Amino acid sequence: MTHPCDMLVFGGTGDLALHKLLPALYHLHRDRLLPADLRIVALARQPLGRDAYRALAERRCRAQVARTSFQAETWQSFAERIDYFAMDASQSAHYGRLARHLDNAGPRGRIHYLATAPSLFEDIAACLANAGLAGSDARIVLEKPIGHSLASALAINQSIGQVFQESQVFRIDHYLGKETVQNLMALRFANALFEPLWRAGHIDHVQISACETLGVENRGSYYDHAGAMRDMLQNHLLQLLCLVAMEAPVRFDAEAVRNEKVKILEALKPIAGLDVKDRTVRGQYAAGKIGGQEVPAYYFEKNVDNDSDTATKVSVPGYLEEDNANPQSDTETFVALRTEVRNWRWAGVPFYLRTGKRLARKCSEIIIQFKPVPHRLFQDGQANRLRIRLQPEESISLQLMAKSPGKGMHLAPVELDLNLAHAFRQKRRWDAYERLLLDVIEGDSTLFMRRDEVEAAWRWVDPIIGGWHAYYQRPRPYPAGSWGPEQAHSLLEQQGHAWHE
Ligand SMILES: NC(=O)C1=CN([C@@H]2O[C@H](COP(=O)(O)OP(=O)(O)OC[C@H]3O[C@@H](n4cnc5c(N)ncnc54)[C@H](OP(=O)(O)O)[C@@H]3O)[C@@H](O)[C@H]2O)C=CC1
Ligand SMILES: O=C1O[C@H](COP(=O)(O)O)[C@@H](O)[C@H](O)[C@H]1O
Repeated sequence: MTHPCDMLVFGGTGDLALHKLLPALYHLHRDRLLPADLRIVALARQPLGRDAYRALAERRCRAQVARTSFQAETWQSFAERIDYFAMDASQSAHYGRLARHLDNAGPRGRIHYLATAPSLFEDIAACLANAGLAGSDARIVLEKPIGHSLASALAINQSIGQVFQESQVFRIDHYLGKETVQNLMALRFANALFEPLWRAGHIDHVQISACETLGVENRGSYYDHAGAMRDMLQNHLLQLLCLVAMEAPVRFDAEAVRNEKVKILEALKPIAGLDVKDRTVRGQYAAGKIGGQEVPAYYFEKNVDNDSDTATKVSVPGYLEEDNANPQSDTETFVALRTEVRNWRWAGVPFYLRTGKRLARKCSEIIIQFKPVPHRLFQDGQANRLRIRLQPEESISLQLMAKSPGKGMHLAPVELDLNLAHAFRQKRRWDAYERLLLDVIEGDSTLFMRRDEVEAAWRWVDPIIGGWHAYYQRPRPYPAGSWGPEQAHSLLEQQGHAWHE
């Protein structure tokens, strides 16, 4: 940005803004990475004054930021940047007031961060244009999911495209901001070792999992219209799949990287009609007991009695019994599926994707399962496996076979471990939003989704959702704290595989 700049956070009182964006901005401010003149203007309908909003933001940031990182003095200087403006973002009449509120002598760059439901995106873009807030020095950040189907994504992209050039649009997928996800590109494209092996001839199958212990929390009204497919798989999991499967880009820049990702999305084997019965599993969590450490503190305050044992196991309600739930809902909170990338490199290799809420453990990881040795010399032996773990800890490990000490020739698997937190322990691990917000400020869209990528992802996802409507209406119940419906295991067992848990 060439001028002093405002970051307008639409949806400023929402979960995303308070839980992720403000803590990330706080860290960037603390590390002196924000432009000195950057103002943050939170917007929502709730009638709050600036001080009340600052107090709310402080409360939420204190809860979110590590105790050692939160310093009252730093917060004070950060809070100076924060302003709040109450408005209904769907009402064009309110934008004149907003423009007057923002007006400062001289030109200012604007970053419009739409942390709202996607149904507001088109109205907001049009209103910004009418109010003169969408000039060439403006950028717009769109949160995923972009729409809820191909048609709605096309409409959103079209409307946004009428106001902003593609280079001004940042479609965010926070998984791309995670260090290990970028490390996947480093692993593949900065090490000669893997390239000859990274193909159908050597890889048996790939698993990509994003398992959460959290339930729907207070996001029921959004989630019930989205479900796991639109909330996680259409964006985060497909982005991970692209990074595993794509060819090396000719340069590490926005266009080259995104060109390669689109080719993968276009090569995904379609799942449509009755295929959904064989190649997908939908689930919905029922009541159960879940390990405690990933469940947020407020959840314990609300739900846990004084029994010390409940510090590690809590009873949680099923999706249909959550506060304000629709008791008839057939929204899936779990999805697992099998697909293939139909190209020269990957033909015939199954890619298994899985995501769900209220599962046994929080764990996001990619498993590259290599084929066994071509001729078996030893009794015991397992094929090599590369595990790229995004959460809870960031690590990359390669399982190799080694001789177990002592008599005879007995083999045992050993892990060749690259613990990233340990390897770079002098460096603080950035949250994904810190990296991505800084990229927006600096105008680098390499880690953001291009319009055609989002559309290609919906083009593949829509027929699955269509198939569910026709043939697979009710998701299968699974107890909270489990690994999802039994059928998710059969999906792999049919092919002689098993989820890595
Ligand atoms: N929460 C998360 O961790 C993540 C969320 N996302 C995406 O971010 C978006 C927002 O999610 P989240 O923060 O959870 O949602 P919330 O429901 O918590 O927040 C929505 C925000 O939008 C505001 N809002 C709603 N309608 C209007 C309106 N007409 N005018 C102005 N403000 C409005 C609400 O405030 P008010 O009602 O006062 O107007 C509130 O601040 C969603 O698209 C979600 O998919 C993406 C990744 C992670
Ligand atoms: O985008 C989303 O992601 C979170 C999970 O993110 P993670 O970084 O904790 O893996 C998920 O809980 C939420 O439903 C979804 O909207």
